[in-house]
Amino acid sequence: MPRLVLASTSPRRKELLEMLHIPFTVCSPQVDETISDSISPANMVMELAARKAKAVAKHHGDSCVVGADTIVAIHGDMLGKPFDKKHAFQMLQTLSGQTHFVFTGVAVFFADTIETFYEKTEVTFWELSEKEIERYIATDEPLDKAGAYGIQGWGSLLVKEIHGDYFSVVGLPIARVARMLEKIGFPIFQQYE
Ligand SMILES: Cc1cn([C@H]2C[C@H](O)[C@@H](COP(=O)(O)OP(=O)(O)OP(=O)(O)O)O2)c(=O)[nH]c1=O
Repeated sequence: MPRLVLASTSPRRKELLEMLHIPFTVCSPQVDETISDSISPANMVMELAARKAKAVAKHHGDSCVVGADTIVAIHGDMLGKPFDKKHAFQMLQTLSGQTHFVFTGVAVFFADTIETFYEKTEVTFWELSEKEIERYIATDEPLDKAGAYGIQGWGSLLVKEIHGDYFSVVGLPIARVARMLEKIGFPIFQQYE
């Protein structure tokens, strides 16, 4: 069986991939994330996931490499990670009381071919006061996360409704990743038999 490599610096993605209960290594992807503004959110996350997987595959030729990218889309805007606390405040004000979409793209590079897919999850926030936003930012949770929140942490208190894959919001739609790995020859489900 080929080796599995996660092309990511995200501790959340590592924790989620551990849910497969198969061994893997982690490698940081060095990529230029510059991308056209006019691309759709779905194509953007798949393209960036593919860049990450390919960058790591260059050094791990015989392995199967998984890359991912997550972005928040609201009213035609795309929110990545905030630059600083002021930017995080603006993002959380935009999300307050509104419904947005979290797109996560996944790319699996194996045997010189790349397969990509994306998952779209709908998330609705409670109305947030300025004080609540300030308190949340003071936790330091928002800075390394798309849309300036983490649904798996204190950010769970901001969320009124979610439709779709929770794990995709956290950074990796693990059930679909498992199915894709099965498809390309990694036995994931037979370990339960
Ligand atoms: C919306 C949301 C995002 N996030 C995180 C997932 C991703 O780690 C991050 C989005 O940034 P990404 O650029 O997708 O990923 P990353 O830079 O953290 O890691 P890498 O590129 O090395 O794989 O936001 C959460 O942890 N919880 C959430 O609720």
